[in-house]
Amino acid sequence: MTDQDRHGASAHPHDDASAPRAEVFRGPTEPPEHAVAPERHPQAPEPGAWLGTHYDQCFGCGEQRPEGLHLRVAAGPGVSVTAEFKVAEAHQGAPGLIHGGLLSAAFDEVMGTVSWLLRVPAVTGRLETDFLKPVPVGRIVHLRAWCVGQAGRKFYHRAEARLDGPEGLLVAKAAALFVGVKLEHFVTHGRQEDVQAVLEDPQRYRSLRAFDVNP
Ligand SMILES: CCCCCCCC/C=C\CCCCCCCC(=O)SCCNC(=O)CCNC(=O)[C@H](O)C(C)(C)COP(=O)(O)OP(=O)(O)OC[C@H]1O[C@@H](n2cnc3c(N)ncnc32)[C@H](O)[C@@H]1OP(=O)(O)O
Repeated sequence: MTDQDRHGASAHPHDDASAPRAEVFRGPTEPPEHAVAPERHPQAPEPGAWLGTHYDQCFGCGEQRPEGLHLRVAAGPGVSVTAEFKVAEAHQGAPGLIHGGLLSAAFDEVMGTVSWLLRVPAVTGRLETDFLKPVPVGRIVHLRAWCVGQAGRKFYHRAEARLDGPEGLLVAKAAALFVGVKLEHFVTHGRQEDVQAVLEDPQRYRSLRAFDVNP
């Protein structure tokens, strides 16, 4: 498929397809040439350690969200994590199949958790998902996410989802750009009653300990 097929003939009116390109197009989730290998933080949890939920109200991993994904994430080798969740009734799109947006949410959560090994608070800037196979309700989705490069505040992540276990059928793949932020990002932008609740009881937000913050 050419760029023209992908975007339509009028998407790039000044683009002359026959002209030689000065440089190869690199999409936003592709690490640039100057990206460096990500560094696992020396105090990152050991491979195999459960990372636990980072916030009890989180849709991805929170224990207090009955309809949530309840992802259980473990540190992996290098800058990688693994996770699993069971596709529940509440996760349906088509009858008996997972909603695609929720699979993207699972990728968002698991790639977001990679930040805990880097010890840099980061938020999703861009998230891309390739849906390869339908995912039925009741099955276990096994996820793996890892960082492929860093360029300043930008972190380039990849992830894959397989059915029932790490060697199972590959059902989806994802790529993302995460952007490192200061903790003020959350304090400033979050609904104030929720931010206050966390500041008054930091046990509810475990990353406060991970990121060595004393609010
Ligand atoms: C309460 C007490 C304290 C609590 C403590 C909490 C610690 C928690 C730690 C971790 C929590 C993790 C939670 C996990 C949940 C899963 C992850 C999510 O779902 S996160 C939610 C979804 N994402 C957002 O809501 C982001 C919304 N967007 C933004 O806030 C901004 O756009 C942000 C921060 C992403 C960037 O804004 P800028 O002003 O800081 O920086 P600019 O200059 O715009 O971007 C920096 C670089 O990134 C590129 N960039 C940004 N967005 C891009 C995009 N969409 N595509 C391509 N490039 C992009 C830019 O081009 C720029 O690149 P160049 O430095 O110039 O090379």
